[in-house]
Amino acid sequence: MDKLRIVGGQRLQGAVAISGAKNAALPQIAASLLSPEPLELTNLPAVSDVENMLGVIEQHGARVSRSAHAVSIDASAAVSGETSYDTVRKMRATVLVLGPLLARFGQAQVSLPGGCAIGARPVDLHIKALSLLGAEIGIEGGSIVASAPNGLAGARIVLGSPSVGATETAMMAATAARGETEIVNAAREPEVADLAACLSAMGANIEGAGTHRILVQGGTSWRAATHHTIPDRIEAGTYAIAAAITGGQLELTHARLEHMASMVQVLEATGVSVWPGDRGLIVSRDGPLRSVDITTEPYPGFPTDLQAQFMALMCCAPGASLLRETVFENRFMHVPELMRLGANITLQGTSALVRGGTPLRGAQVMATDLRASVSLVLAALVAEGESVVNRVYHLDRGYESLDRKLGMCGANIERIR
Ligand SMILES: CC(=O)N[C@H]1[C@@H](OP(=O)(O)OP(=O)(O)OC[C@H]2O[C@@H](n3ccc(=O)[nH]c3=O)[C@H](O)[C@@H]2O)O[C@H](CO)[C@@H](O)[C@@H]1O
Ligand SMILES: C=C(OP(=O)(O)O)C(=O)O
Repeated sequence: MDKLRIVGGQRLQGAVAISGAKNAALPQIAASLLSPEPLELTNLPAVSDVENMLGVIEQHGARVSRSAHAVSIDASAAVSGETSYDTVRKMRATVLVLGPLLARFGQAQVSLPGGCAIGARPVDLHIKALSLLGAEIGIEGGSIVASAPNGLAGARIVLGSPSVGATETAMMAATAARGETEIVNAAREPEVADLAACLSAMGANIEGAGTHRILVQGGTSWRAATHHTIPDRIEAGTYAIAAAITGGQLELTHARLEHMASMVQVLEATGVSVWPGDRGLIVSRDGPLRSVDITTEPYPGFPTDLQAQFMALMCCAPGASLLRETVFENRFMHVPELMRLGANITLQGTSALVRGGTPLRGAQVMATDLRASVSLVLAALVAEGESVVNRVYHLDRGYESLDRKLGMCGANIERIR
């Protein structure tokens, strides 16, 4: 299993090319199963989650031609079949094939994803959305089994909470249903809007994606399409924090300010400067860090996918900061590992109180999920001496060439194979 060895203390300086967004790419790959016409996706990140998702659609009979950061998908000969436990277990986002398979083939069977290191993560809202569209749907032998022999029919779907995945499931299925679907209390994340842009390029008729209310006219006539995936706002936020934590300056090429408003506002409150450049965003800190409280929220609020990284930053800010996690019930697995590096953090239910400003010291650490792992890398960048971050496969799920990108900006980081 690969590890990262990091010697802290280097101020980062240079440019980092922000890759395409993992969380936009995954539903777009799933969406390719809706259409018999070819779909070309460009600006895909080279991360293992994307490779796994391509493997899933290949298992369903899609033909995939890969080139650097792009794929051509031909799902004309795709079949429904069963998406196995082994596949879903590795990556929860696999559940996103349920809607497209059901909508196109009138039946689908996908193993229940179950919980993971950050929470229980039920899929009841995905199931509810599909049953409102007319599917017969239930759980049999650990799998979601869905059928709609006469096709799906447009409906009004009110989501109890604005789930990103359930909004994407509902939107994809609705493109192939008869008539109009209204999704109320929809997630507003840029990745939802980018999925709508991809589906629209494929021939779908969707309005309102990126707002609370999405309207989908079904009965799509599919056509060949090309779609360029948006840049990864979470990767960009992570490198912004890398600049901030090391007191450096990074140019985040391709990063889009309009997707990052809440995190930029919070970073500015900590004493970090962020401004648009010709090629993206520039992030810099040369004064002291200030402690700031945050609460994670659905977009446009502060993203849960940056909470762990922000916690690493607050470990270095003198004073106390309170981090409230409201999206996932168990997303603090990085806390004991940050404490191994010398951080002073007290967990209080769904909040973490960080008392920052005391120096971190290098240690062996291990993480249980993607963002927890990268928070340890960030802390190690400023810890005195050497740290070793174990279980790098978590990082490889969602960060393209993290060690290379950080190394090019001056970090002392090495992958041990
Ligand atoms: C591949 C992908 O895009 N992953 C992102 C997506 O995950 P994902 O789509 O799984 O996140 P959701 O927005 O669905 O989940 C938000 C909350 O709703 C709950 N919930 C969700 C669905 C459901 O049927 N029932 C239910 O109770 C979840 O357990 C969680 O507590 O959005 C999350 C919230 O921004 C991010 O952290 C993930 O990185
Ligand atoms: C939680 C994440 O991903 P997933 O929903 O695929 O587990 C993430 O990207 O931080």
